[in-house]
Amino acid sequence: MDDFVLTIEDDTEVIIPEEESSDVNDNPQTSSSNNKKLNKKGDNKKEKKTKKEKDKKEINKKDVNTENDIINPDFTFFIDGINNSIEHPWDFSAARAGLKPKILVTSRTIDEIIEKKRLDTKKEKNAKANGNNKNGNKKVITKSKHGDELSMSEENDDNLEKEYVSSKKKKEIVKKNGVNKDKQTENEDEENSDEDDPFAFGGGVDYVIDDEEGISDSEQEEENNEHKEKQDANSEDDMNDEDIDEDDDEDDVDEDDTVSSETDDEYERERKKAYFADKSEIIQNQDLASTESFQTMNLSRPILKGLSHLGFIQPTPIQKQAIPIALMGKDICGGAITGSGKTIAFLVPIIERLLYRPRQTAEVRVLILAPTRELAIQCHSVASKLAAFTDITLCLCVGGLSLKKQETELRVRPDIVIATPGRLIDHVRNSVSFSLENIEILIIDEADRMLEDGFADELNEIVKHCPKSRQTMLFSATMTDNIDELIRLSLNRPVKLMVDHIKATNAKLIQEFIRIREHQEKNRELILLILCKKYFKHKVIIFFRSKMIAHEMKIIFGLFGLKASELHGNLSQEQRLEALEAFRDGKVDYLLATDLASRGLDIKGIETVINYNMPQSYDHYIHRVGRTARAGRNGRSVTLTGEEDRKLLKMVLKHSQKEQIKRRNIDTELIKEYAENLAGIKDKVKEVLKEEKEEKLIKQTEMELLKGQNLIKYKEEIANRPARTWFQTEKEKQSSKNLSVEEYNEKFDNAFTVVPKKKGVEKEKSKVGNVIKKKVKSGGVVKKKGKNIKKRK
Ligand SMILES: Nc1ncnc2c1ncn2[C@@H]1O[C@H](COP(=O)(O)OP(=O)(O)OP(=O)(O)O)[C@@H](O)[C@H]1O
Repeated sequence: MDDFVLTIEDDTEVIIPEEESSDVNDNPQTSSSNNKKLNKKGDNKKEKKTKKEKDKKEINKKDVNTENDIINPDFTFFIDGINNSIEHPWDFSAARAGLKPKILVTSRTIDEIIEKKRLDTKKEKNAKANGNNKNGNKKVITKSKHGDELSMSEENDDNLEKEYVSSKKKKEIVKKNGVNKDKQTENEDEENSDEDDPFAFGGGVDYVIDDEEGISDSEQEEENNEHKEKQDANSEDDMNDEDIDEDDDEDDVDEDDTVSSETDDEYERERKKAYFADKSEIIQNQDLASTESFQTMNLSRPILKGLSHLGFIQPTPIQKQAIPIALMGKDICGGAITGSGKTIAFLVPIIERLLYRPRQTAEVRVLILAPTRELAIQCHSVASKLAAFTDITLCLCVGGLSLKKQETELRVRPDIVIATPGRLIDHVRNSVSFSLENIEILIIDEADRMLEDGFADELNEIVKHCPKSRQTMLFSATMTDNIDELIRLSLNRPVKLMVDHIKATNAKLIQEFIRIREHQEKNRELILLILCKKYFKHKVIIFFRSKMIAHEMKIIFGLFGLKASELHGNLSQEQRLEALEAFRDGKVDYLLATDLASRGLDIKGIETVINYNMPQSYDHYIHRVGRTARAGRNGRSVTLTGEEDRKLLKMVLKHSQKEQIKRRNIDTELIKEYAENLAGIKDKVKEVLKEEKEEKLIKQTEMELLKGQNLIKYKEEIANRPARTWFQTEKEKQSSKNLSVEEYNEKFDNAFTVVPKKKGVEKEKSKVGNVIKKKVKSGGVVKKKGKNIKKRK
């Protein structure tokens, strides 16, 4: 009862001691509604309400003073509904527990290789630049930006060697024992500080300390006043038409790339009217409870307690709309801006309804699908916390985690399964006694992504196994209302809930753009380094188009003393979790990611999102920049915009408010200065890559050896295992994968080419996953619409 305080209206339940109350009223196992089938049409709600009213009358007679015994004196109200004291609403504990047993093969990590290279180079540089005296001592003078001497120290090569050894040891100890986080970060800070970093810009004998902090509006203003001359060269100001280009009349935003409902013709509007349920009618016909707070939403006590523990008091707009309608059992197509709480919007009604499930037989009744492992892990963690005071069981089924463990968990039929599509199908086909035939609620998170070609076949296969009578709910910040895309999910008169202006970005997000002219393309890396060294120093997520660039940039960052981790599909699941954890816990300042991390990830405190390249579509842009400015907080995105990105830029401007958009210029002098330093380390990057490759080779050989030994050791057991099956043949699997990759690349190539206004639209049935795709006839040229053609992540 510690953290749970009810409003006066709910005083009925306040005086009932926790154990008693949960036994008598709230514990679903003994509630009067026990043994009822999962209440699809919400009949139980009425019954429950009457009971609550009865209880309320009774309680008014009781002594109100008893409340004082229960109220937690430390409790605080969160006026905006957001409890910032909650560190992380989710964690990796379930995912960690599900990791496959580690095969012990010793090899150096990429971080160790980089660190060694960094210190080696430091040694070389010291030797060259300072002219070693007999003892190898050198003089290090630290200077402020304006040339004032700050400190002086002596250093020799032995110390550098020690530094490497001790930093390696420290990491080993941390790995083994786990160390006081603050202390460790402090040490790493020292290690990586620019003071003695040969790669620090302006390097050489005199090391310049960059005393500038992350950019804030007021700081920027001050700086602008002080350095008026520099303002033009390195500044942030409002964008104007010049940035988009006058000669772009032909380059009108392709209508099909924008929000479909904005461009619907009469026929399409009529179709939608017939397809979607009329929301106002549903709301009018139902006696909906007030949605001003969770307390007044007629939710069961264990859920209220779960919400309270997560620090949520007031529902967000999408929660206010979705929860009551979902509780009625209606199908939903829900869209609301990034970071607006869509996860809780579907989890609360699921858990509430599950409290009234029959308990004679355990069944998997709810399936939640997410497009990436990390998203499923996050959703599972939030769901576990929300359901912590209920008897509801959950299972996480994602690739990269132990299949065996998942099989064991599925055998007891958990109430909710949270999965990625591939692993789920594997279980449906190969795990004894697991099936989807009793699914009563299907949730598809990031539904527009899941409806794309990359997932088409898998999604069709899953939907085929779920009963038709289920309730289906789809959610995304870029939710589609295109009937041709939704139709294969066999929705039952879904209610369309588009809470915010469709495909809008958060109003608290400042969006900066840095124009990269054609001849400046080679400066992208430098500009990114300048941004990170001078302005954006903590909790920055940087998106790259490819894994390779992300990886190379991690090496460059490491050599420049910037603490970064990478997140993309080339890493093992353990490495992916470690990267996220390190970033979340502030052990590294930068997360270098591909679009794998662009959707749904909710990491508290991300201050800045940098797009190294403009993403491939406006939808991708929304999701990427949506990693910041979440849950009512401020945030900033910075996008490096090439000449070919004008079309997308125009779309961003169209969907944003003027005051959200800024232009940032980078001082050309600064670029020159950084260019020298970067040129100096290009060889080192190659060396690191080479060493990494060698390490990998050694590791691979060792693994092969171990595998061979195991094959001999467990020969019989392996031979007796039934072969796993897949719904596609190997050939089909490979060809749909190839097709996806081809189309993805094609999309990139075509994404920014100027296409004359479309003259007509014709539909055709695609061979890929039976998705209906549109082809646009434009002046005799047929352009394949790329909306659906993306690679599986
Ligand atoms: N009612 C609430 N009050 C306060 N904070 C909330 C509430 N609901 C959710 N949050 C917080 O808001 C943040 C964003 O929630 P969530 O991840 O569900 O957003 P989302 O809409 O799914 O975003 P995206 O579209 O990026 O996936 C989370 O940190 C969550 O803990």
